[in-house]
Amino acid sequence: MTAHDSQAASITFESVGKSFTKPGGGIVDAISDVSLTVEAGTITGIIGRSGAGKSTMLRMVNGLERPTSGRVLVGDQDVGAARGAKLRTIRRDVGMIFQHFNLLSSRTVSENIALPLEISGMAASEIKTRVTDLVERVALSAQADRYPAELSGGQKQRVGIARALATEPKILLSDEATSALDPETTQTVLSLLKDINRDLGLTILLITHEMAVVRDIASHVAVIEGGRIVEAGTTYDVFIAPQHPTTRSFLSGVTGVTLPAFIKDKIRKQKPETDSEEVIRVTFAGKHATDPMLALLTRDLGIEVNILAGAVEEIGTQPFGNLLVSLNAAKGDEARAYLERHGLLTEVLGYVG
Ligand SMILES: Nc1ncnc2c1ncn2[C@@H]1O[C@H](COP(=O)(O)OP(=O)(O)OP(=O)(O)O)[C@@H](O)[C@H]1O
Repeated sequence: MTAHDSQAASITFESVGKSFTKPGGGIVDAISDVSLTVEAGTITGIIGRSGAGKSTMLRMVNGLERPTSGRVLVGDQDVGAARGAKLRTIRRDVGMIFQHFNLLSSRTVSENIALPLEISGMAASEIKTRVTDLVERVALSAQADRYPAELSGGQKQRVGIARALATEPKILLSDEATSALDPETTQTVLSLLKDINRDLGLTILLITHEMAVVRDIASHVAVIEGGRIVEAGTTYDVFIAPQHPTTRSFLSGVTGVTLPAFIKDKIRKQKPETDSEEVIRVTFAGKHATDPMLALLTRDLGIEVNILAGAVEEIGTQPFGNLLVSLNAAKGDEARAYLERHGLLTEVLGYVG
């Protein structure tokens, strides 16, 4: 086993349920029958709307909540069954960062980062060396003696990350860590998390309500709704062929392609009797992303294609293109079969008369 491997741990949810008793009585099922494996060393995103159960899932990984049914494992350790010293050991292996940073305002950057090490009883000289390294890793050496109030949001989150890494955890949990940050700062924090995942090899499990965060950082994603996982897979597969309506609705904002207004106003689901144009979403993935397929469609089948909107982006390291086109509806079946034969995905969005 390499040093890289030894840093990571998997997380396994085995048929997990979690219910709470409401203050006035009655039961709320926050999580129902969730099974999910987060592979060691991956960055995995859990995406869902407010109240879907994301925080509850995360809090069961570090033992802040215990499952009502099923098991949550960190590596091969059952978190829900652990007590006392065993639970403390698991918690040292699981760091966490928060939307609102949760820094102590009376402590400097260095002192905030040192806190978990002081609690663990580490010798002062060792703490000093470790904190100096951590401050450097998150590029805050110049701010080491400043207080949280003197820092920007992005800097505060970098302190939060350094503090979470202090005990050299195998897993880093991120609870909406970029939700309070502007887009540019979000990118800086996400790329720091990516570097940490690559350099230290630790597993990152993040919860978010933004698909852009998943696209930019996660290799795997699970979509949660009403306490249940409705879709899970590699980010790439979920982006190119989302199966669940909730996933599609999260994706509609980030795939960058929406119908122009002049079509949106006219498009109908039903195919009209008279001559009409079929509006199709064509998804180009992997090695086909840069093939001139539409030109070939015209050359081979004589079908002309109007491009309405399009974008090519990158998910992980793979190109991913999304194009909205229209073509003669009478030729729709033939055109889509041709494109699918050549490895593209198609979806009929509607018709314009
Ligand atoms: N301690 C608790 N007592 C009672 N109900 C709770 C408790 N914690 C969570 N819930 C309920 O469980 C459900 C899931 O909550 P959870 O916080 O996990 O969702 P979430 O997806 O993280 O939402 P948000 O993004 O708004 O934080 C909600 O209906 C919530 O009200």
